[in-house]
Amino acid sequence: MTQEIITAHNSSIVLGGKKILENITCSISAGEFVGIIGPNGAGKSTLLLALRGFLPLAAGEVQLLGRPITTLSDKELARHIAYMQQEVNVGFGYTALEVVLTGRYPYLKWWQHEQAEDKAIVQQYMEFTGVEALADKPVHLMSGGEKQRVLLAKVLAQETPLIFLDEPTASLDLVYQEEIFRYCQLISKQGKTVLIVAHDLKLAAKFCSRLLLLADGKMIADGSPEKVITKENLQAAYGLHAAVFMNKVTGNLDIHTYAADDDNPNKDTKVHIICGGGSGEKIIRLLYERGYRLTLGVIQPGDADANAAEAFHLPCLLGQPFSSIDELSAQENRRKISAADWVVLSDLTYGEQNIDNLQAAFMAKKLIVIEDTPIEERDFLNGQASDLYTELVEMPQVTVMTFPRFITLLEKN
Ligand SMILES: Nc1ncnc2c1ncn2[C@@H]1O[C@H](COP(=O)(O)OP(=O)(O)OP(=O)(O)O)[C@@H](O)[C@H]1O
Repeated sequence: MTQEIITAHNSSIVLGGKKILENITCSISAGEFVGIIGPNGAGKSTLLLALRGFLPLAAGEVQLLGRPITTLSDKELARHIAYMQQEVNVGFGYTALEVVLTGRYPYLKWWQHEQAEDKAIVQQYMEFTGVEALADKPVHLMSGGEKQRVLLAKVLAQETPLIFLDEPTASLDLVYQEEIFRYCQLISKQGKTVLIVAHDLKLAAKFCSRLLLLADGKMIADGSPEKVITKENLQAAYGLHAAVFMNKVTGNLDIHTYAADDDNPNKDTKVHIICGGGSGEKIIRLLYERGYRLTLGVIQPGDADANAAEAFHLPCLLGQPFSSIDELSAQENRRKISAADWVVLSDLTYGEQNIDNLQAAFMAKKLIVIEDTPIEERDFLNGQASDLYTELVEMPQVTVMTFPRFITLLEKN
């Protein structure tokens, strides 16, 4: 059974007469790597401070290993929780080594100096964070990133079962940012509990085992990264328009953000996109971001356009791999085309497998044909596709345009 190590029950914090955290309840077990995410001013740092016992609660209780945190002495707390604040002012003239050595103080008696073992531990963490060469340099002369790595070494040298990090990667370059998340993941797998305040959602989703999403002092979501980082939660917390999807290349959660009209004037306009072979990706993205109600088809499974449809969670008619469009999909495609307010036919290449898409396009009430490449270069049916296409584009309901022209048209509307 996992051991509950730290819990907050209906906890509220009031600062300067204002409620900063409201009814926060969470229970964190040993070995979890928890990312605290949310927009600026959401209350992330305040939550970390509250869980460390640094702030008085207006309501509720925080417990460490079943004991009210207010009943533990400072030294006891320091042996359980190492805490790296967001902004730290290190005294003038202190060297990196001196600062990191203070991480060992919770283990020393008042008459003791650091032992050889303490120095070895300090050395180990200074090497890990890449500051061993800066050991004798005063911290006030360091860059923001160097200082942050010294402070991180200090926190790690405390060797506590819980580690709280408030934006430890804020001034760090890409390599150290990822290194720190990777390291925290490793030590959490070895049983330590790590809480990290983070702004980089992709890094947090990649490495944390659990995320707490705060907004306006309230807990919006708590759970696995897949459960917490959703289109709806990002909208609720950040007021952000985003598509959240599993990136098939990296295997990680990915977030595509875009600007959009909150009122979404296009939400009732149904558009069906006939595409395939990657010819539809940019059309799908463009129309998705503008809030149209999209359907797609018929596309081969595994096709780039099918992946785009999956990423944006769009209904997509899939045919059979390496086969002509089957009867059922063909009928369903026609139904979707007839139901759509307008249809877009992408700059498709035609062969036996998808020629039915071109035939189905005749059913559209209003059809926009995207043509960036002449049909003759996209016809792998010895002229059959070209003949059909020429007949189609002469129909009164059809408008032919290049993709750049299509963008201009959408921007005007
Ligand atoms: N001592 C204080 N007195 C009054 N208000 C405070 C105090 N400390 C923080 N606040 C307010 O509490 C809110 C939450 O602050 P907090 O630092 O916890 O947010 P955060 O989510 O960590 O933000 P950021 O991402 O910008 O670091 C903010 O509106 C902040 O101004």
